[in-house]
Amino acid sequence: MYAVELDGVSQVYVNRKGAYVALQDVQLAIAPGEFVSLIGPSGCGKTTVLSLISGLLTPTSGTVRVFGEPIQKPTPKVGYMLQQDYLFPWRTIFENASIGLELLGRLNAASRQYVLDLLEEMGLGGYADRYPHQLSGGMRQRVALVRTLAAEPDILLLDEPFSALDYQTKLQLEDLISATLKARGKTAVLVTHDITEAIAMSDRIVVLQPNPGRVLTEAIVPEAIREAQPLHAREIGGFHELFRELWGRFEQMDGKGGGGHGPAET
Ligand SMILES: Nc1ncnc2c1ncn2[C@@H]1O[C@H](COP(=O)(O)OP(=O)(O)OP(=O)(O)O)[C@@H](O)[C@H]1O
Repeated sequence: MYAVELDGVSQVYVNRKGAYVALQDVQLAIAPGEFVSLIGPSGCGKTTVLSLISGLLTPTSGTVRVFGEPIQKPTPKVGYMLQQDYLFPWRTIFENASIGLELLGRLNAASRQYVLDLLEEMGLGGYADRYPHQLSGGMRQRVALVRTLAAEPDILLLDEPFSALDYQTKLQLEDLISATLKARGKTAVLVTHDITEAIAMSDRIVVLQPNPGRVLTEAIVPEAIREAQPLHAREIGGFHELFRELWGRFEQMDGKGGGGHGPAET
């Protein structure tokens, strides 16, 4: 059984200016424990795919399944991590990290301890009683990761979670997230504009093309790269070849007029 399955999925957005086909007949299957990155030019539908998997959006046609079940609304089985950390400034780090459990009515002695353990694991052990403004951007994003992991989702959706961070912090967080998800056998879907990040973190890369959003091609990341920590993966043979291959796909799309946003945005 697949962790995530998009079966003939199309998504049409309708607004005052008419209808825009953001995704057309997308077929995608992700195995449990697999780390898949979605890349492609701006507007090709990457975030729409995540919204569909999360249950925030219902497809215009086709089916989205999570562990075999059609998904109709958000479920704790699927966690979502965004570019912004969205921490509440008036809540402590512990209170921010545990808010999901609180809302689900699952905050008890055991889950509190789990959140404290996760904070410790993310190097935030001494910060539980601090407030978000006392933390750096990278630390805040680690709190967001704890908040997402606290509800013990099986699938993590990561929508450009590193793009607001400085380069060094981004590399460190890539390593931390990769190790954390691998150790727990989580399934992950990462949306990124950074091809090197996609190669360093993923088992498989799916390239989407715009107008309308479709799967253009897929690439399996060589085993040696997959087994390395993202930081070191960049030095392994095959990395640059795969980068060039994927970059070539982007150039091809540019040549065909891809890379633009659809009419819905204007
Ligand atoms: N709610 C909406 N209403 C109308 N059009 C939308 C809506 N959401 C997205 N779109 C359009 O659908 C297309 C796909 O959007 P989406 O955000 O999924 O793309 P993306 O690949 O994630 O883009 P980016 O890389 O710029 O974040 C775009 O043309 C966008 O303008």
